[in-house]
Amino acid sequence: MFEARHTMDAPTTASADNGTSGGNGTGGWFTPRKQPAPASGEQETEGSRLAGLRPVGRPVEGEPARSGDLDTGGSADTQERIPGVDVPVSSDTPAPAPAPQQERLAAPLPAPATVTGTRLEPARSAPPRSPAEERLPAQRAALAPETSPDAQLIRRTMTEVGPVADKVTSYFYALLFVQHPKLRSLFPPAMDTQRDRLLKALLTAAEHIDNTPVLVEYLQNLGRGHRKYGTRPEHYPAVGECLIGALSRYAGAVWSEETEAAWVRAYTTISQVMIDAAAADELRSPPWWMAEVVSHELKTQDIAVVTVRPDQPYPFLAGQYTSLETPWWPRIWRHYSFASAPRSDGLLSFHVKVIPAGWVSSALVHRARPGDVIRLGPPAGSMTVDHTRDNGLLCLGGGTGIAPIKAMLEDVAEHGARRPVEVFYGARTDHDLYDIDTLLRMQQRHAWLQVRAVVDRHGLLQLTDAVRDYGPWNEYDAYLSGPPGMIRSGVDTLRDIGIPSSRIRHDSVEELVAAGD
Ligand SMILES: NC(=O)C1=CN([C@@H]2O[C@H](COP(=O)(O)OP(=O)(O)OC[C@H]3O[C@@H](n4cnc5c(N)ncnc54)[C@H](O)[C@@H]3O)[C@@H](O)[C@H]2O)C=CC1
Repeated sequence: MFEARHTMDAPTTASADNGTSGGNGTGGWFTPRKQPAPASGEQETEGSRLAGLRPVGRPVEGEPARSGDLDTGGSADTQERIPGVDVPVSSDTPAPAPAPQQERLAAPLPAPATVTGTRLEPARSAPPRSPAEERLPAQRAALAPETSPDAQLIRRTMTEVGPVADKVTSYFYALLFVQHPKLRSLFPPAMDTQRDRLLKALLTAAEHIDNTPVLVEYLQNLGRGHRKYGTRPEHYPAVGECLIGALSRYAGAVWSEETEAAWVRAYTTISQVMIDAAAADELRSPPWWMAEVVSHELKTQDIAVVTVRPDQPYPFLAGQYTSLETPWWPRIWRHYSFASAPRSDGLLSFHVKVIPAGWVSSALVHRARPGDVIRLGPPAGSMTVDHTRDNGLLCLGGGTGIAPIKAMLEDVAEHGARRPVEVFYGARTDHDLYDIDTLLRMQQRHAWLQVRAVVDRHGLLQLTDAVRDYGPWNEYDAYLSGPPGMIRSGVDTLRDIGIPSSRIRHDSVEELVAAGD
């Protein structure tokens, strides 16, 4: 083990960097690579410089970890419950039940590889990974020849820590909250199901450090989305030092000065993109919106359509989603898609299905009433209609995943397009086709729209088979929305029948997987 050589400068979007802040002339912690570009006349965004810090928590060279050192022993419960990024609680709040299956967790960090909605998750066709492996981004044994030296070092680290991913995660958060207790309040109270989301996102980003366009889009989204948690530029050094502290401890066999420098550069880039995006967003959007429930309609025993009125204009595109926090579970954020295209009255609708142990979904379906006020994060997602094209749209909606498809249909209708749109709406039973009447009414009004309901029989999932029975689809753009398993098998089917990946869009599978599959 060796001492960290890289000091950390505060992130900044305002002050010019003179190239000295990294200590080695090549850029250290948070050395901005580029100047932010505030519009002329705009106020500079706040950014402060922190004193140099070094990664914390690692044993001194030659010394084993002392008993007083942080050692989570693989169980977060040996520490104070480590807060996550989105789910919440104060220490005196009873720990909530296990995270709901399939409730769309507000994962601030979908994988870059899927963030555009047009890419497939890289490890999808690989054999199933162990739960421990699943927690960190996929590792690749063979490095592509074009991989940069930094990316190679980063991936070597990832390979090393993969088998002890849980320990890295616990240790990272233990470091963060012990060394920086003020940050605890930014995280959810119960971290047992989501504690690795921040770390996982950072590692995923680092692993894709060579894939600049995808990474930048992903990180910008991430930076904007973190405004609602109260994240400030000055918080980033703490996270960076704990990241290095945790990695250096558990990747000791491959850790070197070069490795550390590579992580420093990667994290500097990652954090700066996030900070810049948040600063730019600050100039045009609030960190969150308050929204009053104006109607609540139970469609089935466990599905409700909830309509809200935001306190200020909420710009979004049909097909996108938002994060949502209820008054009953403060700091627990979940994702829901907008179920309608933008409306002239500014109202927003969501389709919410209760899922087992789903705190937010249960509250929204069984407790929410007109007059209640919820909080919304910014819109996200690229599953939107490209109106510059006129080819057909093939839409697969599974269960409440039909919500954004309905919004897109309204969007197409509003644009007066004459492009063919074919919808396959999958459900477990007839009863679960809760929105079929709405879709059939739309079909009656629009000759370009064809809606097919696909109900599973004998427990067999038949949505993708049904798609194969029709077609040809090779001239269509495809959109998928539903449970992660449906996205995966749907993407496989669509590629199989000739639709290139670049024309297949869906929300991040990583994000959906975080909610349980
Ligand atoms: N509420 C919302 O705004 C949105 C929800 N979602 C997601 O949609 C899901 C909806 O859940 P439920 O309604 O309970 O759906 P579900 O689990 O009952 O599945 C609905 C249908 O999707 C298809 N399907 C499911 N798994 C499949 C697989 N492995 N292969 C092929 N087809 C499959 C089948 O046709 C099935 O009947 C949740 O995971 C939710 O996160 C996605 C986008 C928006």
